[in-house]
Amino acid sequence: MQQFEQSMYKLILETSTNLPADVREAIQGAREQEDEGTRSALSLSTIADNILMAETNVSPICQDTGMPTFIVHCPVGANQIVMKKQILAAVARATKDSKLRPNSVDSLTGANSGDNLGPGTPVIHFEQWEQEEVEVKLILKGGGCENKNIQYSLPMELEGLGKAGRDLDGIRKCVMHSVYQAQGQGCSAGFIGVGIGGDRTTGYELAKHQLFRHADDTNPNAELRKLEEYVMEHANQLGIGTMGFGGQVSLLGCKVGVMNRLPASFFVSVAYNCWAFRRQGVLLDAQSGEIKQWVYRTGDSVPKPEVQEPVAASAVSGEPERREVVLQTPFSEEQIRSLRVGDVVIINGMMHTGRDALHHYLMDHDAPLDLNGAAIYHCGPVMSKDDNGEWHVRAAGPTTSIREEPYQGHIIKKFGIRAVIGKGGMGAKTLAALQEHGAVYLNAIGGAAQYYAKCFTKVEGVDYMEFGVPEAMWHLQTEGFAAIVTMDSHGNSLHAEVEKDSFAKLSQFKEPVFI
Ligand SMILES: O=C(O)C[C@H](O)C(=O)O
Ligand code: SF4
Repeated sequence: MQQFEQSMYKLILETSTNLPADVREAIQGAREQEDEGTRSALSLSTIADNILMAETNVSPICQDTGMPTFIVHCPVGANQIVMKKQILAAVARATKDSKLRPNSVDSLTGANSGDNLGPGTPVIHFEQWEQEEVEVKLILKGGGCENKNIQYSLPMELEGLGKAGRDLDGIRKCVMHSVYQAQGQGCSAGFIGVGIGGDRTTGYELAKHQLFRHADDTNPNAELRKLEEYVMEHANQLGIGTMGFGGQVSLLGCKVGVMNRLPASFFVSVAYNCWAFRRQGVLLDAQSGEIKQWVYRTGDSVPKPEVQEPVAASAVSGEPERREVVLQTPFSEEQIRSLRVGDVVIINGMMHTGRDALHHYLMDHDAPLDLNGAAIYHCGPVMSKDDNGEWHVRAAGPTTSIREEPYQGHIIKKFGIRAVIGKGGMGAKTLAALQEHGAVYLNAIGGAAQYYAKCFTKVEGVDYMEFGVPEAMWHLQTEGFAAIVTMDSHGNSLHAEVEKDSFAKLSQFKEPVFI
């Protein structure tokens, strides 16, 4: 197995930087369904551009490496102890090379291990099989979409859908609800893996395993096939769209598996995966560890899609005319109050990153610099340092903003912040603070980490490195950073609107279908 470690390194690199063909085709299919010029269509164009950039730059598609999860099938006699050591070594090397973000955090102290190794990370499952080769599959499933996983215990009452019983129709309701509750926060349009049965642990495991199925396969179980088809057709009528901007496509794939359960329990577990559905696998020679074959068609095997100018200003039926506003930081209250939901803002100047640790810290500490009129970017980037000690941004898409809801309003007012940039939107408390203080929430395209990294022309400095790379406060010179106003200073929130509309649509699926 001399080549096993190198093969694992290649697998990690491919998974992190080159989205497989079936996923690309699903995204391309969504682009064809969205009306040209809408927010969702433009966002999908940015996503397509980002996928190509990641492939060309051999850099992470999304900055969030997620929880690297390896599933290994090996013949009897294969040395699992050696394989595990080599997988860990390959993970550490890929992290050092900025192909993975350091993502393993001590749950009690918050300390980042720096190399993606630590108790419970990465996840490695071994299973023996009767074939001669070794197969290793890897999924990099990000934290934002992981937070949107959901487990139902039947029978139960579901908001909008009424009673869900212990039958196929009850399962149908759970799956429809799972797409609704994710809204745009898991970087829709997503893929879902559904596990019916098992216990709380194995139900989720079964759900995650469904994500390893090929996007274009057909379920051998006729009942489940019917359910998958139903969900694909109807979940896309919820109108959530790309990033929760509203649109025709909210779901890119649905795979359902079933296992036995206990008489007393009936779980339906849903694993939600963002569009940045990074999973790949290799078949290896069991003697040398050399790669013989990729498990999923590689991304470069599909024709390159046409990429439109992502923020092209255009009037679209159903959406008010889009304004494009170029702004230089720091922003004035007047500039910000003139913005309305739907405007596209192009930012130049200094931007500061800040996410969970920083927001918590700033509640009762001073900021290291003047934030009056500033733009705060909810982002945990992938960074690298060159031989001269200079930092560079390698991947830098937004993180889910709602986690900062308990802090954001206070911090906006305390420091005079005028723009908060993130994804998925924020709640009523932040909306009130935007209105009171004169600030705005800008939604960037989740997962478009290469697209945004290109906008950061220089790293001016960093504070709080002790929080770890993703949580530190990076000060970044910015050029041409485009995002959409989804919450303005006049009390309008696109997120609240889409949630309300999609809830009304969800309620239309209340009547039994599978009886
Ligand atoms: O941790 C991140 O960078 C992003 C996360 O995956 C998210 O979707 O919020
Ligand atoms: S930021 Fe979005 S695309 Fe990236 S891992 Fe999180 S949910 Fe996925």
